[in-house]
Amino acid sequence: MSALLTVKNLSMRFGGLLAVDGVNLTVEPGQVVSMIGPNGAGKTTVFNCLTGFYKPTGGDILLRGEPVQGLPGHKIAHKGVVRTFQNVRLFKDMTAIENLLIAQHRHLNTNFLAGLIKTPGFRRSEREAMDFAAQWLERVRLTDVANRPANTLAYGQQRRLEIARCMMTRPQLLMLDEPAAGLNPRETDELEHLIAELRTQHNITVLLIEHDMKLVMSISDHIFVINQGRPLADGTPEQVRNHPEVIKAYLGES
Ligand SMILES: Nc1ncnc2c1ncn2[C@@H]1O[C@H](COP(=O)(O)OP(=O)(O)OP(=O)(O)O)[C@@H](O)[C@H]1O
Repeated sequence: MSALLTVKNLSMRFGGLLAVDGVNLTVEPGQVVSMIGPNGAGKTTVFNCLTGFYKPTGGDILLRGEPVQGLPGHKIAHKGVVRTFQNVRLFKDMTAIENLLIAQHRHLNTNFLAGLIKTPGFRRSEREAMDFAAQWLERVRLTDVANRPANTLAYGQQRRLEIARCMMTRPQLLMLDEPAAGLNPRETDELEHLIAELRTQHNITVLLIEHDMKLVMSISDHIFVINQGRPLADGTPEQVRNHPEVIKAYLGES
């Protein structure tokens, strides 16, 4: 079975700072894989390289074996890679359902004339978009707030709406950057269930950056640890938890 994502020897330099230096990652289809490391380790920079926000200084990024390093973000997104950001980025004045409808724009029949005279094909594609959005609102347990503006939702609800919005593009790889940041313990549990459902019921592959170790340890199939831009360790949660270098990096032991 070929990996969904393979990252080899990735590096990213900002002037004199080598923020990412020789990072490797492998993500198999259907896995939940986490990238952890202390603040400033280079995790978000790796995400930015993977999604075409940055052009990496060196290394290879392969999506199902096809090189994608250096491609612009929209091309990588078209290949089925979507992400969330550390800070929530919804259309705040739009309702929850509108946020999901607008995310389907690329999949809709947006022919101007078809829209003007509302052809049967246009109506059908509108109805399908609404059904798909409603399905995902239900899956992330937001049906009851479908018509509320996004900025009036609780923070945990906004996080789940962002994940639903990612699903509108039917991604192969969902990348979540610190999805549990700012969530209370109950919201974090809901997030954990949601990620588990994405994998088991919807066959979604997830690459996660997260500082909440309880979440990371319980949900991940494999964990990559980076420290100061360099790979430090990788393995199962059990292997990583007991790795002396990881303990040292996190606890600052000598
Ligand atoms: N656009 C940029 N220009 C210059 N330096 C940058 C840029 N982006 C990130 N860096 C630097 O690269 C290093 C890695 O930052 P990055 O945000 O990737 O770390 P991180 O592991 O995601 O940290 P955190 O867990 O705190 O979010 C930091 O020293 C940061 O200041």
